[in-house]
Amino acid sequence: MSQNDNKKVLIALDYDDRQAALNFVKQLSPSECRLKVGKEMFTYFGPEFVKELVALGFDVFLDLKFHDIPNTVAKAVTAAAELGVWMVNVHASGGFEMMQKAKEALAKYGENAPMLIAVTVLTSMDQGQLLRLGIEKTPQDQVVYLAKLAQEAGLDGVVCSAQEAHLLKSQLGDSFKLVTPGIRPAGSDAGDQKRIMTPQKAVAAGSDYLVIGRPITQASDPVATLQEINASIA
Ligand SMILES: O=c1ccn([C@@H]2O[C@H](COP(=O)(O)O)[C@@H](O)[C@H]2O)c(=O)[nH]1
Repeated sequence: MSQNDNKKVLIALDYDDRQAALNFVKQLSPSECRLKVGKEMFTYFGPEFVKELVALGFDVFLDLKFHDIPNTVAKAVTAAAELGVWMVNVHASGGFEMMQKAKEALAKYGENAPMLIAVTVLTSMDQGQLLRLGIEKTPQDQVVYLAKLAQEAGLDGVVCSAQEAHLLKSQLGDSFKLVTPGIRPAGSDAGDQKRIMTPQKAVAAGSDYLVIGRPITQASDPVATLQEINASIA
């Protein structure tokens, strides 16, 4: 399994058309990016699609954000490991025991275990949305709180916004991986994302991996856009 940290871009393949996604993927090289499969493509096209990407040589982040009782989540991350994915995630708000059991379930895969990370506060959420959930902390404080819980449970990192990256690196150390969606090259549409940052600023702030979907996949030339982003953060 590749651990090449110079390959920071994880492309969010959010397509409702399997062939369109594969046509795009076939123009890419596993040496220039990793791929993320989320709820939309997994629900349409299932584990076979994930296996196809793995067979093409790509590191695949299976972004299904498991959130359930510990036993169920432990079995779900085991199923992800069986697909050969590079990274899988759970929601930190599923709790300490859930995260710990998920990590324990992957131990039997040794060095072939996927990285296990936890979602803290979705990048589409701001202070107002947290308040509506009854959470009175700022997004930043809630992210730090959940990230510390995830680290204590033995996870490899978290999903957060790049806006929290500098603080998390200073409090949790460099080896705890930060995977940051909500990446928007200057001038691109934020869409539903609230806590955003440009690729260059995200890397400077300490993001290990940049999750980028629409700014690449909906660009007029997605391959050229990926190459421009890679050049900008090299
Ligand atoms: O907090 C989170 C967690 C996951 N995501 C996912 O990342 C991509 C972002 O896509 P864009 O098109 O670049 O907005 C998408 O698949 C989300 O499900 C996130 O955005 N925020």
